[in-house]
Amino acid sequence: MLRKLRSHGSMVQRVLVGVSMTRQCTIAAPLFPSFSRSLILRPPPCSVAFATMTTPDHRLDGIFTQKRVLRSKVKKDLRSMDPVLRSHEDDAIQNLILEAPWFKSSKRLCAYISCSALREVDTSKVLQNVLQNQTKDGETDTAKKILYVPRVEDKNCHMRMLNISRMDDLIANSMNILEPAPVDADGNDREDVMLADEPVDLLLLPGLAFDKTGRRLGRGGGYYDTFSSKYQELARQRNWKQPLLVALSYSVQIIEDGVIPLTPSDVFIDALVSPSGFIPITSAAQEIIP
Ligand SMILES: Nc1nc2c(c(=O)[nH]1)N(C=O)[C@@H](CNc1ccc(C(=O)N[C@@H](CCC(=O)O)C(=O)O)cc1)CN2
Ligand SMILES: Nc1ncnc2c1ncn2[C@@H]1O[C@H](COP(=O)(O)OP(=O)(O)OP(=O)(O)O)[C@@H](O)[C@H]1O
Repeated sequence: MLRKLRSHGSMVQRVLVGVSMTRQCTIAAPLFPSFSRSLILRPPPCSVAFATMTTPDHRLDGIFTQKRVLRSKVKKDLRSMDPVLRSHEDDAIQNLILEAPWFKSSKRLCAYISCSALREVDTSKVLQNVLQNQTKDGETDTAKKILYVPRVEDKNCHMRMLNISRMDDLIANSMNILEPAPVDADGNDREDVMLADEPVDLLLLPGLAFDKTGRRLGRGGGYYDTFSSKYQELARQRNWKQPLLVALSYSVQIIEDGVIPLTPSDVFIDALVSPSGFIPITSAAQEIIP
């Protein structure tokens, strides 16, 4: 399998801190806006974007600009979505997940804690289902799932996935997203999925836009691409089965194939869950359909 490549030397970025009335958001943004034409990249057959070490800065700047434009459009579409429809879609997506054999059989998973202010597909029912049978001290029996959720560590794309056993383990961060403290109530370090002895089999991912070839547009922080890529590399090194990357998407977030701009660090998803059903993309996802 191809490894994700990134031309570190050609990437320049700065961090902007955006403050709104209700919450503070810290996002990374390109230093130099550019107007160059996009690169046309073919969708790859696996979860990693093809890239070259030689993508010139001016071309990357142009693609990042296109990503920003698309993010603004999708955010607008999400804001104008009828709340009743959104609630129906939240239920439909979560019910599909809860009934899916690939979810039922999952033993260890990473999932995001949805933020309604960001208009993300709700994960509360799914998380409740995962956590409901866990004992107070986090002990689990073989039928129960181990859950890891994101914690942003710095503004440089660094996010860890830490083990939690109760929703009470979460506190709101500066972006008003719930996340775990690094230590639990007893002062013990929470398990970081990158240091765990056993693999996760499933990643439930958020995002702003998706297509049916596996492209995913995130919020621009690079957190999920960086984490997914590192985890895939860890799984390769340990000869573990790769986790299934499944993104959750409202109908308005699925856009025409090939329109989402691609940059070298983008990681492709294996499947989508939308209100109309499970959409397998890679052979790994095809194989888990009964
Ligand atoms: N629920 C959830 N948790 C997550 C993520 C996510 O996308 N969703 N992340 C995934 O990376 C990481 C956090 N990254 C984030 C990046 C941007 C924003 C955010 O609020 N962005 C605003 C724009 C802010 C601005 O423009 O000033 C937005 O998208 O509207 C939030 C989280 C880790 N945890
Ligand atoms: N013009 C630019 N040149 C170089 N790097 C940039 C540029 N614009 C953004 N970046 C950085 O590239 C990284 C990935 O951005 P990208 O737009 O691919 O994120 P994303 O896929 O939306 O995010 P996530 O992985 O969190 O879902 C971020 O760290 C971002 O700061």
